[in-house]
Amino acid sequence: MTLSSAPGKVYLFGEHAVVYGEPAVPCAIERRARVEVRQRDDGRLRVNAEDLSLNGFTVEYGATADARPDVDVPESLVTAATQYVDGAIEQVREVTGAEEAGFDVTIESDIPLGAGLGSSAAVVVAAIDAATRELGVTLDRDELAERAYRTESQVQDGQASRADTFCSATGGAVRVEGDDCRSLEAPELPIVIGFDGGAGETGQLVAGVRDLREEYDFAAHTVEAIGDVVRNGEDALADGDVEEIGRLMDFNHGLLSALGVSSRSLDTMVWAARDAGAHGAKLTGAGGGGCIVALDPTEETETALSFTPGCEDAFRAELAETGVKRVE
Ligand SMILES: Nc1ncnc2c1ncn2[C@@H]1O[C@H](COP(=O)(O)OP(=O)(O)O)[C@@H](O)[C@H]1O
Ligand SMILES: C[C@@](O)(CCOP(=O)(O)O)CC(=O)O
Ligand SMILES: [Mg+2]
Repeated sequence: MTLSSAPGKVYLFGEHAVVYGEPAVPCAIERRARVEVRQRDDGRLRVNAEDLSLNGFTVEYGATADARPDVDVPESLVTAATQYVDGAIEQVREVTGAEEAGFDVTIESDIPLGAGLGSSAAVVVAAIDAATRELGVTLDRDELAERAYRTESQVQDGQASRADTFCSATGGAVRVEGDDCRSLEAPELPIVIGFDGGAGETGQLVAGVRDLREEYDFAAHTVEAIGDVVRNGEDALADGDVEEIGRLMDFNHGLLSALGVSSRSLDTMVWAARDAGAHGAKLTGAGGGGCIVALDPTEETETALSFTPGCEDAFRAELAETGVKRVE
């Protein structure tokens, strides 16, 4: 049996635009997905993912068609729920050359699904790391991040960045621009997260921005403007200027809103945080629903969010210094 864990993340700046080659700065947080893998002799894959509930059903499933969950929901929803784990195991078989390898995979995660905290990347990174090690192969961080990226890219129809997967594999704050991925020195940040209890589907939201960008020059310019915000944000991070970081986060949220990826509840939480005196607030990740990230060293934002209708959970997040952790 082999166990690995990997952290989720928030985007300080740059989600969506990073898919088109602009820089982004995500930051790993101490909320983890733990994936336990045991090799099987019969070549089959069985995945036990208790947190995997989507539109009210919970699935436990295996790799073959007959092992798909017997639930009364459209196949497309089941595929949406299971594709990241399936894709991770495909990468494991490819990179180890063990095409026939079978596994029992158990996933436990404290990262809400589809909420912009990078649950998919954490699950994929931890699953690839644990399953390769179970086969006696230890990937270095870069190879692990690359394989995890390929999984996300495949699921998101070829439209994914390396940001989530590199951040989850490496930990800390990172900067990603195209295939240039590096760790960043970041000041200690007073991160507060608000969660509306909902989710957005990353693939669909990314496709929406792609279409807008193709249709309107101003949408393409909006994506470029996000890149400018990120470059300013990097300077503010280097200076440790939390107020300026917050102001740029506000700006980044406005541009994401213009691209159609915010929602009423995300906007409501963003404004509740600002009204409470946060330095800044923005949605994190793909959007559509899920989480916002705010900066506030005081208790005010967390308290205000916990009384905001539509906010289901508000909590402080610590930076995760370590990315993937190899437990045994
Ligand atoms: N605990 C989990 N168990 C199994 N699969 C998971 C788990 N957490 C996330 N996933 C996979 O990741 C998908 C959500 O990823 P995504 O839409 O990118 O949102 P995010 O990465 O922001 O959480 C889920 O539909 C599922 O396929
Ligand atoms: C929208 C995007 O920039 C980030 C998606 O983050 P998440 O899966 O919603 O946590 C997509 C990507 O970078 O691949
Ligand atoms: Mg994701």
